[in-house]
Amino acid sequence: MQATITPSKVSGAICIPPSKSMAHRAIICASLAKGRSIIEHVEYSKDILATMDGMRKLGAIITQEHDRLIIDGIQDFHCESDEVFCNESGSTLRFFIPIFSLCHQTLTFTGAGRLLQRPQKVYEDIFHEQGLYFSQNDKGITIKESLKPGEYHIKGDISSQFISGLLFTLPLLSKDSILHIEPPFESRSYVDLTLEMLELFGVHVSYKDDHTLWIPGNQSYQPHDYRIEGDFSQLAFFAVLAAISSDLDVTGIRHSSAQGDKAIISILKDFGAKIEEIEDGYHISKSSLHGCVIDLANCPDLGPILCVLAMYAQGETIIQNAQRLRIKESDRIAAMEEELRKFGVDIHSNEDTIFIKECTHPICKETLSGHNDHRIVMALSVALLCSEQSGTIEGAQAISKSYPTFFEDVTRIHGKVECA
Ligand SMILES: O=C(O)C1=C[C@@H](OP(=O)(O)O)[C@@H](O)[C@H](O)C1
Ligand SMILES: C=C(OP(=O)(O)O)C(=O)O
Repeated sequence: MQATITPSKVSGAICIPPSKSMAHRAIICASLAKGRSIIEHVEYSKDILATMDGMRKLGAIITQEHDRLIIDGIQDFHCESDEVFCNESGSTLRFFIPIFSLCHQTLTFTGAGRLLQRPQKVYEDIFHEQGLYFSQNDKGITIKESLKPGEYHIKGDISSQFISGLLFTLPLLSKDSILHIEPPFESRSYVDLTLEMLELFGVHVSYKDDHTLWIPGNQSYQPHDYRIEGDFSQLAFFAVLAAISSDLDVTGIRHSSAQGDKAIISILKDFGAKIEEIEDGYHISKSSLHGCVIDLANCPDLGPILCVLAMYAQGETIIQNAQRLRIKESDRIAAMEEELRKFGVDIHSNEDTIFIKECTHPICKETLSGHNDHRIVMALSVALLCSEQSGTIEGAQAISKSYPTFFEDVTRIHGKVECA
């Protein structure tokens, strides 16, 4: 799909979709609880469908009623198939590997796009240290046996998804476990989201200190009804659009949310944006913006849209601790460099830092590529809406990984988009 986007003055209110991160976690916890849970306000993005399909293979009965899921959790660990397809979802794959290990079956995890090229060595090392089978080839990752309770050492700067995957699983083992996280501990906020969800489903894990998690064994998940809160990672696209271009209300969030991407609000304020809290969201005004230094360690998914914010902010912006952007659905640093240069932006990077200067007359002269990455497509859409000339993004269908109705929502606030 191609999306042709014409610079537009957006207006009105946008209700942002439910959090993908919270939805993965709620569906997994509900599926692991013996009994019925009702999960409300679910968006059926491709990533969430992959998690639902996997949990069904594990024996959860998941009934879809509009945006609500009725989940009858599993009775015991058995996977009805020897292949578990995770599509392009890193969260699904990395949450599933330890959980599905409890089936004690030969299982192969397969995926699409760049999924199997993203790092999995953290699990490979753990399985091998425990003397368990773990093998990866072009087709997928195969495991055979169950993880054991005990002491785990895990690098903190590759992906927090490995930590979350272990946190879903270790409480179910027959003995206690301890997880030592080697600093720097990045994306910590996502681990906290996992702990929040575990607690709601009756599973207790605690920090012994800043880098050590204590996980009592012999626990069980309890059914729980839960409504998914709004997604700050998706809010970021509209919040940046409003601050650059024209006022918007962005609603549908929980002000007390623990999502790390809530940082978009303080980042925008640092750039000079005028933001007012309203009942379930923010009123964001078009503002005069200036460049800043941003630390991305705890909010990597904001990377692409912050590059766009930077091109519309006076002076220079420096985005630090961005190295994990290189191991997402695309190399998000290389992708943003390549695409923003088509607007005439002065952008360059080293391994973990991005430097971006204001672009005074952004005009996109070539077709843009979405790099098969939803966050790149959405960020480029905002860049075009705020620019001086229309442009086209190839591969715009990538949005369906996390936000299938993104272009409808842009149209609803009077953004001009034509999809073909
Ligand atoms: O746990 C999660 O829900 C996620 C964790 C983050 O990944 P890393 O921990 O790999 O940075 C984030 O980028 C991803 O989109 C979702
Ligand atoms: C990186 C992302 O997700 P995942 O790691 O789950 O594929 C994302 O949504 O930007």
